[in-house]
Amino acid sequence: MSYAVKVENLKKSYGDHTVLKGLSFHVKKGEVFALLGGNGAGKTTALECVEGLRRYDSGAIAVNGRVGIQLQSSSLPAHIRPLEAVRLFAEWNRVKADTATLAALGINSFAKKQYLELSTGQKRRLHLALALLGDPELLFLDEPTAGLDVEGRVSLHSQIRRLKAEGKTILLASHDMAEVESLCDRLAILKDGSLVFCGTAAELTAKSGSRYTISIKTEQGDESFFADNIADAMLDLLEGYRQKGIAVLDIKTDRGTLEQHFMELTGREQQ
Ligand SMILES: Nc1ncnc2c1ncn2[C@@H]1O[C@H](COP(=O)(O)OP(=O)(O)OP(=O)(O)O)[C@@H](O)[C@H]1O
Repeated sequence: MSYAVKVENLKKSYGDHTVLKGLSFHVKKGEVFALLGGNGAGKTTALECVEGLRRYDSGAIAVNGRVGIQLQSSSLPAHIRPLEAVRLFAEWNRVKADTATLAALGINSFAKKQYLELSTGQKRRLHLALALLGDPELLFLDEPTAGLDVEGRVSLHSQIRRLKAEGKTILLASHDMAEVESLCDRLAILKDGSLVFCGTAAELTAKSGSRYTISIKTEQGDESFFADNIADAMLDLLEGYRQKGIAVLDIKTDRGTLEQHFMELTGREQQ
């Protein structure tokens, strides 16, 4: 089986509020796959159904492999120390947690502090470490970098890349386009509980054809143009400047960011 997760026509309502309206996607083994969407789109609900933590109304879910989970928010007793938590979880998972494990999980520097003394980033690292203790083949991460500073995000991103390089499959929920573009092999965009896109970031960019911005600097100032067909537009523009005898000093083209495409698909206003 080459898939790690298969979700078919998943439906879920809370009372009369339908949150997932027939969601289908597959996650291939070894890929990093993102569920992307605005607040309330249904990412956490979908993840929790896949994780087996939430009942769903209809549809089918298949998960193929040993699973580790990092929830959107989780907590441990205030006075437990990371070292104790790791030993406890290791006991549950029937694995050995020695100092090498702690070092590999990157929590040695704060292993002896109390949980209440940890920073948000340290707590996230600890929870990721706990999720990794059973040596899962599949990791489910719900907004893994939410609330982290730049250093924390960079460190977590490199951990995710390392895990992928080790062959793990990662399904994560995120709001962060840059994160998704740099980390994920494929992404699914949810809007109001339905899938509006599933594919690679490059496919998403290619799908939105009319997104070229052409910025031209001339001796008379700067101008910007939008175009569907970049080649024709550039030829027309340059010919226009030539005929008017205006010297062109610089040209920049921009295909539009993943964020812009996401905003279009989800019908959101850009801030
Ligand atoms: N336990 C619950 N009971 C009732 N409604 C819920 C429950 N959990 C979530 N919802 C509602 O379901 C919708 C989807 O929520 P969900 O948390 O799955 O979205 P999300 O995409 O993860 O959002 P966010 O990015 O804000 O975390 C929201 O309207 C939310 O209010």
